Amino acid sequence: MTLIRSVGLRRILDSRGNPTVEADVLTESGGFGRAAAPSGASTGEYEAIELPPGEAIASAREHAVPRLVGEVHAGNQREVDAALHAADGTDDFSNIGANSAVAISMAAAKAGADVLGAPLYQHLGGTFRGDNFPIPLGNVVGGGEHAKEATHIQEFLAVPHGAPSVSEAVFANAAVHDRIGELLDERGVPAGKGDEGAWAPTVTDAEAFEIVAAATDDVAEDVGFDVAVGLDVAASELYDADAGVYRYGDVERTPTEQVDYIADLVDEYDLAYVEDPVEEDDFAGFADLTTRVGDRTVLCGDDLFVTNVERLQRGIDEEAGNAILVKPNQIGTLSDAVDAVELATRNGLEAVVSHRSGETEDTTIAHLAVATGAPFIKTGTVGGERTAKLNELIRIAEDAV
Ligand SMILES: C=C(OP(=O)(O)O)C(=O)O
Ligand SMILES: [Mg+2]
Repeated sequence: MTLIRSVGLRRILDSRGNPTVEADVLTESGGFGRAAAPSGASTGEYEAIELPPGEAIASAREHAVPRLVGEVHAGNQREVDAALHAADGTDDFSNIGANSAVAISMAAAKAGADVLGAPLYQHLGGTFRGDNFPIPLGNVVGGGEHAKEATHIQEFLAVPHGAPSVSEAVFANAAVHDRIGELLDERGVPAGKGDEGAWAPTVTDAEAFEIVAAATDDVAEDVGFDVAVGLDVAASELYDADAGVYRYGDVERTPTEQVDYIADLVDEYDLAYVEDPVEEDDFAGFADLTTRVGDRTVLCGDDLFVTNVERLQRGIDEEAGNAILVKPNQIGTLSDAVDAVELATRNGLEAVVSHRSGETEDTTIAHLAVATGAPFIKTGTVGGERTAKLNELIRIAEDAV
């Protein structure tokens, strides 16, 4: 019996040391699930609303918990998520907070799986996954909103798309991270780490390309499979809307120059993946880039789509991008996140299930990526809150969860 008996909410720490919402869901038959909301730094304008955790918890206790306890079944995710929407009553979770909503939604899914004695990915629909696994995109050098004095481009990613197994892919990304540490050391460049554990050196974007390309080549030679380079430009953070230009420090690029710049980078560095190459309102620029390089790279909308099926449908209609980043907390529930993956897949776009820069030890996204057959997962390379997901993927691939 998966009828919800209780929902507990508390504030816990995230990886930046900020408070976030954790939810415990208990069912009538003793099924238990616990999950925590992540938190972004380079958040999109159109994301569901994250409230201060104390406020989100108080509001969810008042409005959502009475609609869940004794009323809905943790094993019926659509029912749980419909109750969260009804309790909130807005279209962006600004009443109970997307942080409370997503923590409860994910905790309920885990409680539903617990009652069945099944791993979460199976409960979420992954029993027919076959031998496919998501390729982990590993953030190895970063800056932007995640590390202020480092690169302008937010994330340089290792893309081990030739890896024969998820485990070899995960270790290849860690090896790239390690090799970059050596290369920075050889150049005498001191480097701390950004919010996601990527190196955050004070180098130019051009130097970062050189270093990341050298490291991925070295590792590819060692491991014997292809390891390419990808980017999350997070272009909305570089865009000065008043002036209508992208600012890379002192260098300005007009929207047209930005598209040319990214198209050139795709060819120069054989980029396998580019996220948010233009700012979040520029569907036309995204479409232009898709026409120019969409046949040879993954062009993924994060701030553009915010895991929202209406924005994704516009992208599909305008042929803007060929992939969507899927962050459950951007939209507030697992059902909404799965809807986004399904709409994308039906229309030939690829799904990239993703962490946030502020994370916890929660591993739900590893299960979601496997359950939905997503071809990619973006969840960092090193650091406990990142390796929690990567190690869970290794266990899932081995049927060891
Ligand atoms: C993971 C990202 O960063 P944040 O969580 O800060 O939005 C991203 O932009 O893809
Ligand atoms: Mg992004």
